[in-house]
Amino acid sequence: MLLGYGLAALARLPRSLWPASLAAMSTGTFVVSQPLNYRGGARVDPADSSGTEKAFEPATGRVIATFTCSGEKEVNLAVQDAKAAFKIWSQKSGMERCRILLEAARIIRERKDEIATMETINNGKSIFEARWDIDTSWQCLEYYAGLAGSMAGEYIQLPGGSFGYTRREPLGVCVGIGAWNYPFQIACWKSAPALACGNAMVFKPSPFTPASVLLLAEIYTEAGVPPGLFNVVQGGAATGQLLCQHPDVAKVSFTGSVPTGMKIMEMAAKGIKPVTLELGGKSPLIIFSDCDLENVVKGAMMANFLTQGEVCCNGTRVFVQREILDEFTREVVKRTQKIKIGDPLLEDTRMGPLINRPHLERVLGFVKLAKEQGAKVLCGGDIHVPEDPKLKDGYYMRPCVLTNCRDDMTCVKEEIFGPVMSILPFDTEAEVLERANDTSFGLAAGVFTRDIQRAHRVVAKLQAGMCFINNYNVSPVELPFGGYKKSGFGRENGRVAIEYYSQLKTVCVEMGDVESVF
Ligand SMILES: NC(=O)c1ccc[n+]([C@@H]2O[C@H](COP(=O)([O-])OP(=O)(O)OC[C@H]3O[C@@H](n4cnc5c(N)ncnc54)[C@H](O)[C@@H]3O)[C@@H](O)[C@H]2O)c1
Ligand SMILES: O=CCc1c[nH]cn1
Repeated sequence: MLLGYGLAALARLPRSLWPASLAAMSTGTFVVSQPLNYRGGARVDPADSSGTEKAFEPATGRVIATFTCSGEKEVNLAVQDAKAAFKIWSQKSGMERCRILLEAARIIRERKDEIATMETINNGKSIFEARWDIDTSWQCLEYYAGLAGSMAGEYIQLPGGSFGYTRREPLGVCVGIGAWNYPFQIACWKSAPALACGNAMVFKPSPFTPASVLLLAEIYTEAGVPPGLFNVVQGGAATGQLLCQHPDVAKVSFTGSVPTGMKIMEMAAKGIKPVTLELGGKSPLIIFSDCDLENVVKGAMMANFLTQGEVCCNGTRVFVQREILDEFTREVVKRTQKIKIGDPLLEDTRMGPLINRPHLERVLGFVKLAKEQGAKVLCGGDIHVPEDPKLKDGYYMRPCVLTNCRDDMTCVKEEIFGPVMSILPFDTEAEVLERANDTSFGLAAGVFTRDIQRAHRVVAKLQAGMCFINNYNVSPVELPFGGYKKSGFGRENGRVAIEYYSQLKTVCVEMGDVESVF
């Protein structure tokens, strides 16, 4: 329920007919007035400060929150609260944790539109997409709730009636550090397996998107987790460092860029702490001439333009077999030009603004450099100014398709993290595989072909953690997600994530007498 209104019914009404309290969550009006830290089961003002940050509404360029970054005292308090809650939570049975996580999933489902609206206001992605993100969020909680009751060790028979067994135990206080592109979903993808395994969590969102994770914290409390089990501290690098270096933190799960990932790993190494690193990418999408062209064009758009291209696993190096290059390029440009850009809260908008002004300028800079290096802009790549005057200071650009690209160009080598697709022709399977793998990243890859043998042969040789055949950028929570090479290690989602939030204890039981050599 959102502020007492039946959301399912409300979502069917045009926003203009929503009650006044909900209209406050429309573009150009929403401000965050409550504290953005969460500790001991409630929103709190931080106990100290390591500076302040402003969060923006990318659609309008308006400030929606000015908040305090947490310093050492606040981080200590959050970790202490998490430690206390861990003592209670880790003693619960898997089935008890399952019931609470299922209840949290139910509340997220019920408040989906409110959460998606806040995500859209703070991140800029279209409301249509934000609702998908919230779906993969509650699904993640449901999935790990389902696993919580069946986490078990092994029984191993030994000689003479002796035996051993293993126990899968939680790690303790886990830290989650998130990126700004999927704020709510990232918090769920980290906290759901962590909590299912019996851990507590302190989560730090990106300072660009501080708001929506507070809804998750409140939902966990409402669902019945002990106070302090899931805490939120706000801030940037300095707060993140305090968390990573804290002696009572048992594990760090990080989503963000490769350079920050390296720093996280260094800090974790000093405390011998396990890390999960979900980092950036520059993924290849390989299109063979025997593909279904309609599906390929749809797949290439999904691989490049979701969330304004700000998606880690995007297939931005689009390798197209020469025979279909012209037809593919024509069709992809035609559809890219039709993408509706504008107010992300409108139901028919498919591309909102980028996250902030510096990032917009950075992405436009990549397009400029691509042109200087010889690429041809077939569409977009420039600022878009929506007609609605309230959007004039937003961070919009038109999605861009580049051709005449070469593998050595900056736009083909570096992660742009914006709506820029580079098309690269190829001739043979061996050639494209070598070129696709010629990168230090290894997050994702895709292949489109009707030849089933080729599809599996090619994905077996692709150096990427997440491969798609005849689709792209679908994220079922049942499937593990994570990178090869500099795109990171550890996995989120799927059964395997349990291994990254638990440790194995072996117990050896003697049923006879001790045989001693002394
Ligand atoms: N592989 C994935 O699942 C995945 C998902 C989303 C985003 N990403 C990647 O994230 C990047 C974009 O996100 P971003 O700009 O927020 O990344 P970023 O690395 O700048 O920041 C990520 C988080 O780390 C924090 N941080 C920054 N410096 C830190 C430090 N020294 N110590 C501790 N914490 C620190 C930030 O405050 C933020 O919360 C892209 O490279 C994208 O590919 C990866
Ligand atoms: O941005 C990359 C993909 C993703 C989505 N949620 C977490 N990771």
